[in-house]
Amino acid sequence: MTSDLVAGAGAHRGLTTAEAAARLAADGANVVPAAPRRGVGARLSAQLRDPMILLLCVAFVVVLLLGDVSDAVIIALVVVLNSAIGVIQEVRAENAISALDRMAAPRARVRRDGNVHEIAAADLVVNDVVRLEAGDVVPADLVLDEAVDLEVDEAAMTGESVPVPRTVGDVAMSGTTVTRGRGFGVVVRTGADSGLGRIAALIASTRMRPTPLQRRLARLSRELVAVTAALCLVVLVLSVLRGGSWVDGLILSVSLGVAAIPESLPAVVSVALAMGAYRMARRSALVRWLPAVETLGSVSVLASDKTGTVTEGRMTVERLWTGESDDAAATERLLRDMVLCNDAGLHPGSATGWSTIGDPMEAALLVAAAERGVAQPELRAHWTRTDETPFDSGRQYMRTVDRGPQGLVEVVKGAPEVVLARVGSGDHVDRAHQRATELAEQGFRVLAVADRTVTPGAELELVGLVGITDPPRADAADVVAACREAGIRTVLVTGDHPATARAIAARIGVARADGEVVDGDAVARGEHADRVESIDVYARIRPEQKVDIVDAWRARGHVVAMTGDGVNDAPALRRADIGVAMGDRGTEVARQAADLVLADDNLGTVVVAVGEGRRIYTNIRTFLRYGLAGGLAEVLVILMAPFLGVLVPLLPGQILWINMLTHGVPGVAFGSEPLDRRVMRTPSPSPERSVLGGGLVRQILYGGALIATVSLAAALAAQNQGWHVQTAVFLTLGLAQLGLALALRAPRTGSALRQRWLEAAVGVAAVLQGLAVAWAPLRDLLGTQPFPAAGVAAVVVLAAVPGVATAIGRRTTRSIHTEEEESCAHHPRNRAHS
Ligand SMILES: Nc1ncnc2c1ncn2[C@@H]1O[C@H](COP(=O)(O)OP(=O)(O)OP(=O)(O)O)[C@@H](O)[C@H]1O
Repeated sequence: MTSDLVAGAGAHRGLTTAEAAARLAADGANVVPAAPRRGVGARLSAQLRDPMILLLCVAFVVVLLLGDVSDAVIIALVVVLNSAIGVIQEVRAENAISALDRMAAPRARVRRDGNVHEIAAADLVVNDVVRLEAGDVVPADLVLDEAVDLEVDEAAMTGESVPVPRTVGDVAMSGTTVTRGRGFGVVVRTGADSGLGRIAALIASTRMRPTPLQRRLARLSRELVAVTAALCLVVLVLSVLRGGSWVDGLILSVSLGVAAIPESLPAVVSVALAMGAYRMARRSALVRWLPAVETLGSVSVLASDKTGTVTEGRMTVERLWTGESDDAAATERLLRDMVLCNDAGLHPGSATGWSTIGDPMEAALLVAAAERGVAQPELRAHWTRTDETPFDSGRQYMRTVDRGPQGLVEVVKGAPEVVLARVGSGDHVDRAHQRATELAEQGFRVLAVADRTVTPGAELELVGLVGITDPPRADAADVVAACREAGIRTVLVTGDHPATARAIAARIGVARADGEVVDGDAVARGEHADRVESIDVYARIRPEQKVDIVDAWRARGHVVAMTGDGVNDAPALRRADIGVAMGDRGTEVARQAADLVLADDNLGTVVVAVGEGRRIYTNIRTFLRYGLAGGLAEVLVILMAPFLGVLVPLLPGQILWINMLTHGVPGVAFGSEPLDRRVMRTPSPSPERSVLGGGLVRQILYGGALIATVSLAAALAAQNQGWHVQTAVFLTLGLAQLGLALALRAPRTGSALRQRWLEAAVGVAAVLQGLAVAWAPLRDLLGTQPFPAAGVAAVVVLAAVPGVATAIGRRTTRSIHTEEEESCAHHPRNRAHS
């Protein structure tokens, strides 16, 4: 049986499961219709509008008109391959994201068969009776049937962000949020007919907007196109000056341009982000907003709430205090008040004695009272609630008025400072203050309870204190330690008493010996802003103040992740760089305001997600290092070779072939490289910083110069030995880039085949590169010539040099972020860790 208080006493008893199923089959699911997906044709034409591909199409037409069929075939191959990779990657990315959407689907509490159950909001049907609580997003259009102090924020519908009271008979529109109170409503419209359905067009497709990193990379691509265009012009002029034809020069410079630019970059980035989000989801971290994937790696501060996040949220009443004398009547009164001023539900049944529904702390009060002989079901049979002020983190107390055998009784329970301030003064109250502090210092969460009989002139009297334990989670200390190792500072932000908060913070390793504890009043005076780095614990914080705490850290250049679960936490979750909500325990509002939802309610999952963020960021940078070094090498070879007496070191078709092999498949494989453990030692630089920062430019120049040098050395050797020079350069340039790809691999931890994408891609590309010289039809197409065995050996040795040199260089540096570590050490946000 569920108590009426929980199940609601409204006129509607709700549907039966069978009725709901029949209606669902007839009316369809309560979901907002999704925008139709783009067809393959539309996707292809979007790919073909890419400036680089357009340039290639122009080149294709030019060479075809000139009768250069073999180059035309290669250009066509490049276009087809690039577009196909682009379309496939886009579809994969979209699939990953819609899988995420399904996992993050909203839920609703509905009364069916007489009991309240939690179901997917999509399964709601007309006439269902839905229970609303502060923090819920209204899941369908409802007509209210019961409303206690209910307020709804309609900002999502009207843009007006002032909560409005709603009473019985009013409509609560789908998509609006409950900011206060509780109630029941009967569903009148679902899906496309509901309020949310009508504005669906507004919110559709917000997900696939480019992320900041994508936008920055797009800018980088444009800059590269400009630089390359200038270089192409130089090559064109040089080749004409040397007596070549305009047409040959044009084809050469266009091919060079295509080669110098990593066209697969957009595909690598979107796949890395979307697959990263998908991979995180499989490990219980749901990313609700794609840019969060790239910001996650840079998180440097984790502001965690306490109850249920670093503690188990499994509460037990262990201390009851009613004064110095242990008076049975006083205890009985305290127990009665704990049950009356309570919204949780208790029913006998489970093997352990009682099963409960509702807020864990209130449930703990019910269990404690029942164990001492005051069971809710019996008490409720004699008492009826006539008025109430629901609990609210801002007020920090709850008040009820009930009519029963002892008349009309008002009970107030809440934070001791708040309740004791309302009961006047005296010895008893002084002792209560003292006792409350002692209990808090021992790590108890303390509640004070006061009551009065509602008669004229009767004042509230202190009844007693309740000490509740909520043990730290077994892995909380490990999570804090893992964060510290990854360069992330953890601080505790809680609504609880400073002494309780400090005791828990000390147990899980958040509080340092010299760390400070500040309370909400100090934050209100702005005292935290100047010494934010020295504060470990923020206690008695009202949810609105979490925004100020986030701002203070961000003003210092930190990237802040903040956890939250309540309705009032939404602004702070939005303000933090990464808002983190708990999938199970959090309110729907918090979940929807968050960037990251932890499906397993486990704070440790944040560390997993941070690792994934860093992996993605590292992979994108590694791809840039690889792709840009290769492009640079090609440009250098074309520009420098004439000075060594080799006028045309590569034919246009050969450049395009190398480009296709090196950038295409191995390039995309870089996106799924595993995590290099070394990046878990320090946060990735803020996403605001250039992706090419931290020494990457130097590494690209070095790699490009090395590959160009060995390719030119191969040209000289071939000239000496009488081998075909273009074939020697072609083989060396291609193989050297593939060698570099292998050298830039992340260290493998296992031998799983799934981890071998990059090696497989490099292997296939190397075989194709060999075939381009060994197989006559390809030779005809590309203008290469058979190559002697000695030549092949020499080329392989030369081509191995850049890869081997890079691998040795990487092994001898402490970390792949060495340069970043050095430059970041001076950054204010990293001083905290050093
Ligand atoms: N249901 C309740 N009824 C009365 N008082 C409550 C209730 N829940 C909490 N309190 C009091 O209000 C204080 C603040 O609670 P709040 O829920 O804002 O934060 P918290 O859950 O203690 O911490 P955290 O922010 O880490 O989750 C508590 O310390 C307690 O004294």
